[in-house]
Amino acid sequence: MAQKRPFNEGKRHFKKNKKQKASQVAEGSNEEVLLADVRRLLKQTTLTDDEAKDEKQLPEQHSELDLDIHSLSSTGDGLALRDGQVYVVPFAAPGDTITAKVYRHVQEESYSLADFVSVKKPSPHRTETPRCPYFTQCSGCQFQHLPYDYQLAHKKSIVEKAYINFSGLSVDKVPAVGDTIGSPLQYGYRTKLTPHFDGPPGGRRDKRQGKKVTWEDVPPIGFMLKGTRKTMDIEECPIGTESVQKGMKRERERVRRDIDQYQRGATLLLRESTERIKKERAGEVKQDNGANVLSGNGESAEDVVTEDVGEYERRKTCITDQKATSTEYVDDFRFDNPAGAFFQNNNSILPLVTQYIRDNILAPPHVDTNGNGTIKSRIKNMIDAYCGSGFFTIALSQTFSRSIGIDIAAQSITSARQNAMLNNLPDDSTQFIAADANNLFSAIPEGGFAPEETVVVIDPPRKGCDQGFIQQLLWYAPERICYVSCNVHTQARDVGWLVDGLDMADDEGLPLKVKGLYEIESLRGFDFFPQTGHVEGVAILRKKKAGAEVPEAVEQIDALNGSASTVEASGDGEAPAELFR
Ligand SMILES: C[S@@+](CC[C@H](N)C(=O)[O-])C[C@H]1O[C@@H](n2cnc3c(N)ncnc32)[C@H](O)[C@@H]1O
Repeated sequence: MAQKRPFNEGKRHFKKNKKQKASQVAEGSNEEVLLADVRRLLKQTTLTDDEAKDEKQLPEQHSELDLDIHSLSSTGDGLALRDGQVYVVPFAAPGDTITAKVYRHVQEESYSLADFVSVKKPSPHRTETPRCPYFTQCSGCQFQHLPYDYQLAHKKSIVEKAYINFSGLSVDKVPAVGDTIGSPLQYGYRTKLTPHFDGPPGGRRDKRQGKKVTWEDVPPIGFMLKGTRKTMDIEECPIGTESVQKGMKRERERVRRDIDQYQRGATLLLRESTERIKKERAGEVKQDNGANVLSGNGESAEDVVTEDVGEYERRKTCITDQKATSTEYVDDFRFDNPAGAFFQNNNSILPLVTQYIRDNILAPPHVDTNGNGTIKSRIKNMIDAYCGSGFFTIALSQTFSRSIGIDIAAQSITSARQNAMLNNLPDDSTQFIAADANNLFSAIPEGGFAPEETVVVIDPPRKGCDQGFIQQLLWYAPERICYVSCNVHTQARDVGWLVDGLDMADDEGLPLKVKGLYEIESLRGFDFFPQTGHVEGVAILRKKKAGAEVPEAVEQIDALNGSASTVEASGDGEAPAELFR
């Protein structure tokens, strides 16, 4: 059971910026999330006041020590508490006794970072045999030693802790978090991987001197060695789909062969692409060598992975050119994208996500109190903020009469429009606009999107939404909001604002208080990335009912004299002009 790992010599992550104080960490960053868990665990320390005052005797850097693992952090690391100091060690399980090698003390926050060395006494939870030979070295996966049910339960606790630590909401405003929805595939699910290799050590200097870069050897091609900035050589990655794994093998061989053509390090793209062919046509579209006629990518037969899905055969290949078009099918919808552009990475779970949203996005039907029968939801429209190439707009289009997708990336909007056409969605029902989400509501065409008939879907990048966007959303006041997020910590912060309001600055830098309008109907995680510490959060919010349904006012506080002036909110979604220039 004991697994030895080499000592890392590369530079460490978590290297503190000289100007950055301990308390100044990016919102929703790994470091901030870890810190919240460390502080929580430290509260359980039983040090006496005298002991706490004493200078702590911490183990020397690079020394080994044995630790009893107490719990897992939301960053996927094991946490141990010893002599008033928390030790953070990857690849551990609660209940393990492990040997770890300390490499950094963060004294001001009473925690230390350590490498995993070996298991001394295994936890009863440690029941799985990792499928990857690089597990405990590669930074990609954290949980291959833990059973899947345990991973899902842990991810539920990540969502719970995110709302406790980052939403700022009182417990009565946060509903019980639902069980995490698991991924149908727990290995072989990732449709995109991006292994990389570093340039030769003298490469930059050689280049400046106009010399051709010389490679003494082929560099390691793979992913980051855990806790360092060094790349480790990885021959295969079992979380990649079969076609991506084949592509990885091919690309590694190609780079090894052509290494002298590279002047520096590079990131390789491995993106699965699927062709769906009616079974009765499947025989026609193979060339003599087995290559696909439809894609024109010229793959050989052994590069193609075929799957039998109902009346179709699906042929999966791996694309390595960023600009080539990759195709994915989700439910019965087809999505084409430039292979290097964003698209969700785990196709197996996407139909569960879209179905969950379809089932929950509309207000549940209710019986009217006059006994006139069941009243259906009055919602007709969807606005998909941060829509990318139109995944949610298109996959949910049949639930709404009109949908509009908005994204800052013009290229994604071009793809979204093409995808709408590919899926036969008429222009008058499905539109896409290239705009910053911060100007979202001024970009919406006049008429037809009454807030009480509209839901807004939000799926922002990891950093979450800007305050300006949340302010606009509160002004617009849609009936319901579905917030999908790859970072439940920034999601919790943003949802906290939607519920309790936020204090921000207006255009002139004066303090502006915007009132919250929503209550959380449901919260749960989806396991987009099995074996890793990541969880995707889906929060459904509804507008508070009578009395608190619309914001009565937004208070604009005059910072100079401390008196508050109020700007009336119309409540019909129209923001006062002076706040939205
Ligand atoms: C996590 S992706 C979601 C994409 C899409 N919902 C999907 O599932 O494929 C986040 C998207 O937000 C977009 N984005 C980032 N900042 C934005 C902004 N300020 N306004 C509008 N879109 C933005 C990015 O271009 C990206 O497409």
